[in-house]
Amino acid sequence: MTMLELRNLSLSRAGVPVLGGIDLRLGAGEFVGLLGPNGAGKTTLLRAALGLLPAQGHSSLAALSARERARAAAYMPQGREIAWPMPVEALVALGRIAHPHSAGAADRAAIERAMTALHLAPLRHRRATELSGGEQARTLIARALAQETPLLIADEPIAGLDPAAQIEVMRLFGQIAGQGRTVLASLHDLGLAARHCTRLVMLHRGRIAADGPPEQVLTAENLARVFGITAHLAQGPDGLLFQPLGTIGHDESL
Ligand SMILES: Nc1ncnc2c1ncn2[C@@H]1O[C@H](COP(=O)(O)OP(=O)(O)OP(=O)(O)O)[C@@H](O)[C@H]1O
Repeated sequence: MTMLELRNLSLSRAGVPVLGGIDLRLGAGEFVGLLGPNGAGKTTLLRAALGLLPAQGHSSLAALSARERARAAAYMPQGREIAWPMPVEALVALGRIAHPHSAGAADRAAIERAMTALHLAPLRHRRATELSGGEQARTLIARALAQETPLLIADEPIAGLDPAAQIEVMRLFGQIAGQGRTVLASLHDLGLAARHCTRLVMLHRGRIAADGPPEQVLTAENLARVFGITAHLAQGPDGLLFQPLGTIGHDESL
């Protein structure tokens, strides 16, 4: 079952090509890590896929009405600003807004499941604006989870989380994929991506440079060409192990 299909998606900003000819098909049960250096186009790709940025080409999500899209995909944006001083519980409940009976028993259960998964129960009555950065991030992940959509799109969801919370969120996304749903998350932590994602998509200057299982994408050659780094790569008991070692000069001809 296809959860997201992008065909020849291209986009320019201020006259400069930012995405070029993106073809991507995500199936059920995949936890896809979207990788790439700063400015590679990760946020642009996620927003164009959601129809939040006009682009050329086709996105199966952008073609839906706003309501259909909110039932098909949840989105955790990169920006973490929380504008209203509402209680954590009320903010998580906003994830249910596209559901027809957004204050019913099923909605309450979904909100509780999401809050439990992100360990937010002790914070439920706190004002979201008064939380730490990591607590706010967990609240926004919970809001997206509460939407209980087949597809979850998250832009750098683990940035700013402590190591335990990072591992827990990656495990949670893996479990969601294990239930037959799909997660697409942009990530800068290549080690956690290698360990937890079922598939990696590496962007380089707005194009897909590599797409496949972690060991096929995180190769010494791709890491040098796209990220300008050397790394130690090894097969561990639970998947690929990655440790960055150093930087190498970017060769524009590569
Ligand atoms: N509003 C805009 N106007 C012009 N250029 C933009 C605009 N937004 C983004 N860009 C450019 O598009 C390119 C891709 O940006 P994008 O935010 O998608 O990268 P990213 O891979 O998410 O980076 P990061 O890892 O730093 O978050 C960058 O070169 C950026 O400067």
